[in-house]
Amino acid sequence: MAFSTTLSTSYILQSNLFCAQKSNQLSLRKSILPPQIGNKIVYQPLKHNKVFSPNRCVGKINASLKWEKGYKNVEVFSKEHLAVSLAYDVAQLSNKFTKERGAFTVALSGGSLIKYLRKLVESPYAETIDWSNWHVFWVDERVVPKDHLESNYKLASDGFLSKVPIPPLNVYSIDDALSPEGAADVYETNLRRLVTRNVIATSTNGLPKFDLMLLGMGPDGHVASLFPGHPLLNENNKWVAFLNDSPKQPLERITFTFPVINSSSNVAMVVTGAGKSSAIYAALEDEKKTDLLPVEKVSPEGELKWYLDKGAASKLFKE
Ligand SMILES: O=C(O)[C@H](O)[C@@H](O)[C@H](O)[C@H](O)COP(=O)(O)O
Repeated sequence: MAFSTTLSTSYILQSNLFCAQKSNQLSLRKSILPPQIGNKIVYQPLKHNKVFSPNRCVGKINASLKWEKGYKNVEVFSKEHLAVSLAYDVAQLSNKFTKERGAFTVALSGGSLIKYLRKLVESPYAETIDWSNWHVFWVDERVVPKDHLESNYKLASDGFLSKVPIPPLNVYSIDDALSPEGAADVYETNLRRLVTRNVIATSTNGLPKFDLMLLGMGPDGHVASLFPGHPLLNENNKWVAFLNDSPKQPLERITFTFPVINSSSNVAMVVTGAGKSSAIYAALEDEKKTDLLPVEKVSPEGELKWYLDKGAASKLFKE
């Protein structure tokens, strides 16, 4: 298990009083038995007791939602603690993969995610992470010039990449001179070259296996540029697809497809804001459905961890 805070056989609730002290976690854990009916595991909202009120959330709740495949690894934070915890976990993964493979491949999304990486550019991570081994990609990108306000590259560059010494050649932005189709083709060709050279690891079915994929989610449940009801949700051949008809501006984009997203070693879903609470509830409940939101199709070979704030998690709480 690569993420550091996976829990075992019970819900574990951690009071906000103790949120910042990782070393104290063990002694402060409190178990709540998971809901079980016979062998069938049913969804039940996260519980909390009077010690912790989500409305006063300034720390975090560690919780694992039990479902048929095991436990969902979910943490609920104040926004500040989300950034602290995300930086800690990313740094752990960076060390692990740098040691194991001599490279750390990270795929970024746009949106508020970049802001939640802010602690990584501060001490102690700024000076202790081996940035020379980082290889940075985009899960999705808007097909606009790299200096355009809508560019995910610009967002990441301004808020993160310009502040750490990742070699420029290890930052794989799209060719913004090309059409969406051309940009997607060239991006996929580059991924294939990097898989061949083992810069990017390979999954058992020959797909690129990113060490860490950092995903955000829109209120409609979209991830990457994979939107509800869009045909690209079912794209199983391409690694990188293009679209000219994004329901959200800008219309022209490229995006990793689900086979690539789901080949990852680690996926961090970073979701904040009450506007996302319904999609989060749908994603974390354990009901059988046929019409899945894009976020519900995120099911990596490796580890999936949810970083939520109290707004995004609000429909999971049960007073
Ligand atoms: O390309 C886009 O339209 C955005 O990048 C989008 O996919 C974003 O990542 C999510 O909507 C989450 O964004 P927030 O975290 O800012 O809500």
